[in-house]
Amino acid sequence: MQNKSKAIQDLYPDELAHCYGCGKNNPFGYQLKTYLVGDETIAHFTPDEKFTALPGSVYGGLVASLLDCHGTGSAAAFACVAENIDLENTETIPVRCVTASLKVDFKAPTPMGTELELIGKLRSIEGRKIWVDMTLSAKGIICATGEILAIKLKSNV
Ligand SMILES: CCCCCCCCCCCCCC(=O)SCCNC(=O)CCNC(=O)[C@H](O)C(C)(C)COP(=O)(O)OP(=O)(O)OC[C@H]1O[C@@H](n2cnc3c(N)ncnc32)[C@H](O)[C@@H]1OP(=O)(O)O
Repeated sequence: MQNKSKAIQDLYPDELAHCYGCGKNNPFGYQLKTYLVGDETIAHFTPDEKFTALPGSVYGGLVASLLDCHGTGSAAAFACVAENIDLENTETIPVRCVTASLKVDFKAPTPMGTELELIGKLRSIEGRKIWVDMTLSAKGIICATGEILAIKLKSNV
């Protein structure tokens, strides 16, 4: 595997790092971590039984929220690449994205207790708008796909 970046969410400034899904400063949340690997992004999460839909499968809200947070993290990573920001040699990034639109297609039941893998690919960047295509897989089977339009905040304050 190619070298991974630092986790994008660990590079958000402290005041923007409280998101329930991915904020490093939210001890109650999932603390999802998105890494840039080559020209893709990757994140992992293993759901436990509190996220049950039917016994043995994960409820769709968790799937959507993982895609949401991996999507904004991926958008920030791709924006940094486009702006020549070196993710390995910085403590914070001046890029923070929020979700304007998220589409999720549920392709197969998402199994409980199995490590889920999220992959993000840049579709396009147009000004502050960043589109990312994603998959969420378990043991190599795609359980959901996602498309996000993330908007780069005008400033981080
Ligand atoms: C959460 C917001 C607070 C921010 C601070 C906390 C940061 C940390 C938060 C951590 C969160 C973690 C992650 C989460 O969970 S984020 C939580 C869920 N997301 C939100 O709550 C975001 C709510 N929405 C907004 O705040 C604003 O609408 C944003 C910031 C998104 C844009 O408003 P802004 O005034 O900045 O820009 P603009 O209105 O000129 O739009 C810009 C361009 O985008 C286009 N466009 C917009 N929407 C759509 C759409 N649905 N489909 C297609 N296109 C859309 C628009 O036409 C325009 O295009 P163009 O005319 O330039 O071509």
